[in-house]
Amino acid sequence: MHLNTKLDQELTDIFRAREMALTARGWCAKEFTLREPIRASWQRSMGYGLQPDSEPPSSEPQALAVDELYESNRMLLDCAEPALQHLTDRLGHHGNDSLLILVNSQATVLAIEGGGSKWRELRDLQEGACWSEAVRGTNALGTALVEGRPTMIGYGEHFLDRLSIFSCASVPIRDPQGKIEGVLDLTRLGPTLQAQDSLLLLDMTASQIESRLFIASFGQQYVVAFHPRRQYLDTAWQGLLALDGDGRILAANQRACDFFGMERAQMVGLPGESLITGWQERFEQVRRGITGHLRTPRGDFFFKTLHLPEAVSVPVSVPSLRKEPATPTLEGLAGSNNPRYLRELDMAARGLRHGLPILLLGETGSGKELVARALHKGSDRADKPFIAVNCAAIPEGLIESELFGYRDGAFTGARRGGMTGRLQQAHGGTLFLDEVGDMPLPLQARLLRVLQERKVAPLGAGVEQDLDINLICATHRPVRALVFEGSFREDLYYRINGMAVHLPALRERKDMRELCQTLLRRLGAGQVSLTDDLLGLFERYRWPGNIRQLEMVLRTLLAVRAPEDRQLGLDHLPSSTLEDLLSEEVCEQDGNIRVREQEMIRQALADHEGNVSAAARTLGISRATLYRKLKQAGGC
Ligand SMILES: Nc1ncnc2c1ncn2[C@@H]1O[C@H](COP(=O)(O)OP(=O)(O)OP(=O)(O)O)[C@@H](O)[C@H]1O
Repeated sequence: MHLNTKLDQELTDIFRAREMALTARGWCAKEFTLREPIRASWQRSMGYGLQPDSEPPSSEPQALAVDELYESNRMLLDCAEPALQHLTDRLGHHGNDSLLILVNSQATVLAIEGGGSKWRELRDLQEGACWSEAVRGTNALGTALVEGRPTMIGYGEHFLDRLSIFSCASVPIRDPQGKIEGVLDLTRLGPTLQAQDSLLLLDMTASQIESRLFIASFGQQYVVAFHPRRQYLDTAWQGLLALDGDGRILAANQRACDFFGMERAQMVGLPGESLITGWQERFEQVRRGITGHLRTPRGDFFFKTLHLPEAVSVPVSVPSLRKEPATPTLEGLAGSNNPRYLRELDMAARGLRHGLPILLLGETGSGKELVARALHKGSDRADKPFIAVNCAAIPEGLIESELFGYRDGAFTGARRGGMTGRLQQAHGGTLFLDEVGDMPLPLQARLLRVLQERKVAPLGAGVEQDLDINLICATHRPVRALVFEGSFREDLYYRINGMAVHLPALRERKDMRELCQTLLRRLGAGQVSLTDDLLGLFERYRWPGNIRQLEMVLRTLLAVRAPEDRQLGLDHLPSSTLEDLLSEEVCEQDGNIRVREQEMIRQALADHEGNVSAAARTLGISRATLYRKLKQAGGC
């Protein structure tokens, strides 16, 4: 190794001293040399002003409340939970000697699994602690985030003395666009001879989490898995593609890029036919959710449709789904027992007729899109196009071309003949921007200009065209708060908010019986009714997925009943659905038990200084359940 600076010498001296101290403890790694990536990371650590004997920070830089942290990383945690559980089970009796840690892209600890009580004494090991290099020096989590690749930090290689007794391996978890979403780490006490095995195990677990993230990110699109060998479908080695309704590639995982020998940026935006022979026929199979065979210039693959857009992912046996039900009227949507809501909808309809932009605010599944369609239908543009764009479902790189369209040859991979943007498609009619709160900031600026000037120019085209649209936007996010924190432009907020309508959550509505009857009719089962027991259960449940979730439950009930059953009751509920419904009944139910439960939770958290994993263990429930109970306590 070439030493040419004073700093190099200093680092080597620290390492030698560390080596002697660790050897004196009776643990000595086989080969003690300061590897190059470790030296670089130590240099960065010193650059942050850390010293080997630095203490843990007195307060974490990202001191978010745990439930807030959980909420803002919900998708990653939900997708990681089963894989983490599986890996913890696999580690089995080694669980006390090792620790699994999941951090988000800011290196903030989201979950810790395994480890005995001795590990807990370390203040560093808590949910909410930050493991960036800047805070804790060289470590597998923070260093993997800097280097963007799997990382091993051996015994003695951490920069901080108090962490040098650990050996760690970590693997980044990437989102469908290839951005690092988090890092998974396996930490062991003392030197380990199985570092490569740890990396392999983590790599497989990270791939499983990435697959779940991929599917969860494209809930409104088609997701297809493929592999040259059939038995590798549904494994960590599968290639994944997300496709829009025209069969265009919206996202590809790393393995899909490897199979096609292309960069992700080259693949995204390509029509399926540019990669796959006989694409139209294959895409028809994808749409029908069939497993099949793909022929490509890079070889043949087996494929399996993993996910269909929600509107079509329904059991074929439910009769009503053969054709799209008609859009209900505003009266039908509000229901007869919600007069205030109906008044608000009426006002919005009048506003829209006068060209006012309408902003629909409501939880996911509360009916925002259906209300937007009904408002359009009630307007003087009813016979003109209604164009819906889900700003959260389109990858950031595609949303601009999706909205504004492009001219032939505007960029590499552009479709021949160009593409008409959604804004132009809506000309003369209504544009519905769903999840507008998720629109990236640069695009907000462009949209603002379009709304001010009422003109649009496709990418690559110099000439602007007039744009005459009614605008309805919707979001489940608190836009005002987004404006306040700077992620949503204030001027755009006023542009889209001519009038705001708050859609009630299902648990706030007073028309459960009527709504169920409407949904059953829409599902082609108008002659079927619900027992009072079942209705009572529905009325007590919190319905986090609102009407969409209720619709799914009704579909399940219809699918499992015998054809002659005209009344649906508790007996028709599959046990897993019943468990879900019982687990989240609203808090008026069994008030005393709930209060007692909350007391026990508070006590357990206090006993463990806020460490949720430890409190969950004491209470004998999973961490996810504890979070849910904490959320319920806050929400009720
Ligand atoms: N009042 C209603 N009567 C009958 N069905 C409804 C009603 N409101 C919503 N639905 C149904 O519930 C489901 C979810 O509705 P919709 O997609 O409009 O919700 P959303 O708020 O836009 O959801 P997201 O925020 O996830 O986009 C749809 O299948 C819709 O048909």
